[in-house]
Parts: sequence; C-alpha cells; structure tokens
Amino acid sequence: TRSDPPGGPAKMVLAQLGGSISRALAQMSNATVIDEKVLGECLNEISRALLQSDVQFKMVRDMQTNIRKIVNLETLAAGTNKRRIIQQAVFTELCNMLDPGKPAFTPKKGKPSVVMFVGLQGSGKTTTCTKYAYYHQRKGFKPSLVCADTFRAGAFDQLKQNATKAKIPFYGSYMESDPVKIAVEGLERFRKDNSDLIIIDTSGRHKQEAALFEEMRQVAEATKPDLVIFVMDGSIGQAAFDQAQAFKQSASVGAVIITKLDGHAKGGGALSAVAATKSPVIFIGTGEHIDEFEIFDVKPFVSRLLGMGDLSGLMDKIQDVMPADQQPELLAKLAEGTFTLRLLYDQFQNLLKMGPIGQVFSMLPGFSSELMPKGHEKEGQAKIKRYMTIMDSMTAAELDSTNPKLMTESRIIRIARGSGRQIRDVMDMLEEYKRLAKMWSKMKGLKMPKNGKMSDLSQNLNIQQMTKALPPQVLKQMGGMGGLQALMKQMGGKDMSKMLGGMGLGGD
Ligand SMILES: Nc1nc2c(ncn2[C@@H]2O[C@H](COP(=O)(O)OP(=O)(O)OP(=O)(O)O)[C@@H](O)[C@H]2O)c(=O)[nH]1
Repeated sequence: TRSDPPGGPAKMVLAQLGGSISRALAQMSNATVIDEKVLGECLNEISRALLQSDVQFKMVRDMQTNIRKIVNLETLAAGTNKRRIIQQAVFTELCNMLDPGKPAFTPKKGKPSVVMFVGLQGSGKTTTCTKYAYYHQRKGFKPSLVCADTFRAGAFDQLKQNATKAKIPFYGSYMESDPVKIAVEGLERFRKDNSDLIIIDTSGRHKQEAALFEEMRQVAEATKPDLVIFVMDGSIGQAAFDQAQAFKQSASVGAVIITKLDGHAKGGGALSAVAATKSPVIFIGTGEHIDEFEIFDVKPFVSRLLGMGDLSGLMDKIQDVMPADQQPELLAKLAEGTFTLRLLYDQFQNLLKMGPIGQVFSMLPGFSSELMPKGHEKEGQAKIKRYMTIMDSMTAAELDSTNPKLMTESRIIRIARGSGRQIRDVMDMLEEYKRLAKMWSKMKGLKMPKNGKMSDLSQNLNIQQMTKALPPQVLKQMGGMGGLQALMKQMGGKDMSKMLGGMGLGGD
C-alpha cells in the first residue's frame, strides 16, 4: 500500500532533490551541538525532500527508522564525529534504496541470451532497445533487434531506422499482426545467425491495461527471455511505483532502465521503481541520441545526488575525450603550476567534447547539476565558445604566458575588436582564467601518475592538496581536515575515488 505525499504531484527535479538533502545536512552541520532535536529536524527535512520527489511514503519512513537505528546519539562515544556518521547513514540508506541486493542478469559474449523490453508507450522503449544493442555491440557482442510491437503503426519503421543507422541486424514485419509469431520468427532467425544478444521490443500502450499485459505474457512465454527489462520514463513522477509494480506482477522484470534523466526528471521515480520491482536500475537514458546512455552505478549516482561529486567518473570522462598523448603534458604543466590561457583553451575544447555541461558539472565535488540547470546549459556552452573565439584573436605569446601584465588595455581593445566581442567579454574571460589559474596553482607539486594518465591522478592527490581543492562547504560537510584524514585512514590509502564513492561520502 502506498500513501500519496502531501502536496499532490511534485515538480521536483532530480538535482533539486540532491540539493535539498545536501542543504539539510549542511544546516545540521552548522548547529553547534547535534542532539535529538537537530537530528530529528534534519531527518524530517530529508524526508520531505524525498516525498516531494515522488518517493513512496513507506520507503521514506523505513529510511528514517533505519537511520535512527544506525545513529544512536547517546551511545556514540565522545569525540566521534556525529555529523559524519549521520551523513554516512544517509548516504548508505539512499544507496540501499537503490540497491535491491541482487545484481541483474548480464549477457555474456558468445553465449546466446534473449532480452525482452517492456514498458508503456512513449517511455522510450524502442529508443532504449537500440541504445542497449549499440552499447553491447561496442563491447564486442553480436546483438540483434526484433520488433514485436504490432500495436503502434510506426514502431517497426522506427526500430528499422535506428538499427540500420547503428548497423545492427533487425527483424520485423509490416503485415503480421501477431507479436508472438514475429518474436518467435525473429528469435529463430537470429539464433541461426549466431547472435549472442537477441533483443525483443514489445508493444506499449498508453495505459496499463489487461491487453498489454496479456500480450507481454504471451511473448515472454514463447521466447523465454533471460532478462526482462522494464523501461520507465524518469519524469512520470507519482505514478512510478504503481506502474513499475504493475509490470512486475505481469512479467518477471529483472532490471530497470530509467529514461529521460536529461530533462526535468524526478529522482524519486528511480527509487520507487527499484522498490516496486526489486530489480536494479542498470542503465539510464540521458538524451535522444544513441550514445546518450549510461551504466547506472548506485554509489557515484548518490554521491552526485548529494552534490558530493564523482571524481572517478569525471577522470574517466576526461580520459575518454582527451587524446591520450595530451594527458601527460597537461599533468606536467599542472604540476609546474603553470596554467596558461592555451591550457585553458585546450580544456575548453575537451569540455565541449564531453557532452552536456550539467552532466560534467555534477561530477565535480561541491557542484550539483542544480548549478547548471538545463536551460542554462546552452548558455554555458555558448560562453565557452565565446571565450574560445576571443582566445583565437590572441597572440601565441599571450596564450603561452602566465604574466597578466601582457594584457594591457590596448591589447584588450585589440582582442575585443579582432574577435568581434565586447571589451567586457574579454575582461570576463580573463577573470575566469585568473580564477581557474588560482585554483589550479594549489595543485602545484602534484605527484604525477607514472603512466601520465589522467584517470590515475586521483591516486596521487594528497590530503593537503585535496583540502585546498575542495570547496570549503564540502570540506565542512566531510568533517573538516580531521574528518577527511580519519576517512582516508579508514580507507587505508589515498584513493580519492574510492573515498568519494564510499563516504557519505564514505564507504566500505
Ligand atoms: N530526452 C530524452 N528523450 C528520450 C530518451 N529516450 C527516449 N527518448 C525520446 O522519447 C520519445 C519516445 O521514445 P520511443 O522509443 O519512441 O518510445 P516507445 O516507448 O518505444 O514507444 P512505443 O514504441 O510506442 O511503445 C522519442 O522521442 C525518443 O527520442 C532519453 O533518454 N532522453
């Protein structure tokens, strides 16, 4: 049974949920003494945020109870960091909500698997089938797509188009109206072709109705899928739990994919879907494009949700877009503490390649994607491009210098004219550069990873550098320098990625 959160359908986006929880924790951190009352207020604040994000009432209540169980203020030894323990409890509970405890079936290369997709019409099912196929194709699988959606007229064409673009074999029919027949024929065909991942797209309906579930059951019975994936639109809000549960009751759903998490999606839906299906979220869709598809990992997700960043994810992303041969050079320059405009230019170029800025942003500790709302992403992107145009009008000496005196008034006027921008814009760009140069100068003396790879940098960050690089409010949340140190000791090393992933940032 479920009760509706007060206030009717919430309009809270994922990032706002994270923001509210972080604020509740920060507020608590500001209190001089943490007693029953402060803890109670903090937990109520967090519960309110979850309810407003469409998380089921019972789940929120359980979470409260669990945190209370972990955090016993009276028995905590004197001197232990209560804040950190509470934070860690919140982190752990959110992770538990998203982790049903058993992993989903994962297809193995070379071993034939059948995966069936179910979900309502418009959830993004067809798009997600192709994304899933494409993802595995890139991993070396031989995927194939079967369109058993005979309900929506355009479904086969859509799948065909997507599949053709991604060069993935597909099967379907314009004439046949029996989805079971198509599914079975497709299966036979692709088994013969030695496809090791046969993906079956089934019909959706506008509403959860008997006919849809009956069709689903029949297709499943005829094809005996190894895995049934339930696709849910991340923005459906209140209806998430019921919808997910209805599908779970009619098909043996084993995994969930949440789509449209790029827009104004409500975070609670993901939590509710996991609870209702007792199945893990395995991927999320973050755009209409075939590669806007991400593996879903609970800890980094919650870390990001709480505004704690996901540095390992960020490093991976940088690794992905930055040409490998540029990495050692960049690291060496950072170690020297010379952050030139040219370096910034290169970074901008990489940043633009990384995709939606909000997404990159949310991986930085202390930032949440709330800081770069969807509507402002284009602005952010435009700003970077504007800055790059300005830099294009600079001389090589200017780009390679770290001496701000080179930028005289007359040069600034020339650069503005040369790039067709306002003087104000040039000044803004230089301000931004100075701000970043200052930030990076704190990284001076950084020990370089032996292989020169960016993704291994995190291993070498030491505590002083970290405390300097982290925004003050984040450091405070972590329990200050002392908390950070204790934490690193607890982790038994200096692996920052582990630390951020695990600590409530903390972990196991
Ligand atoms: N922004 C965004 N749009 C998405 C995402 N996934 C799918 N879409 C869009 O959602 C719309 C519906 O997707 P479809 O794949 O056609 O929906 P469907 O659930 O297969 O619909 P039926 O085949 O009728 O059941 C399309 O316009 C997709 O481009 C996503 O992750 N982000």
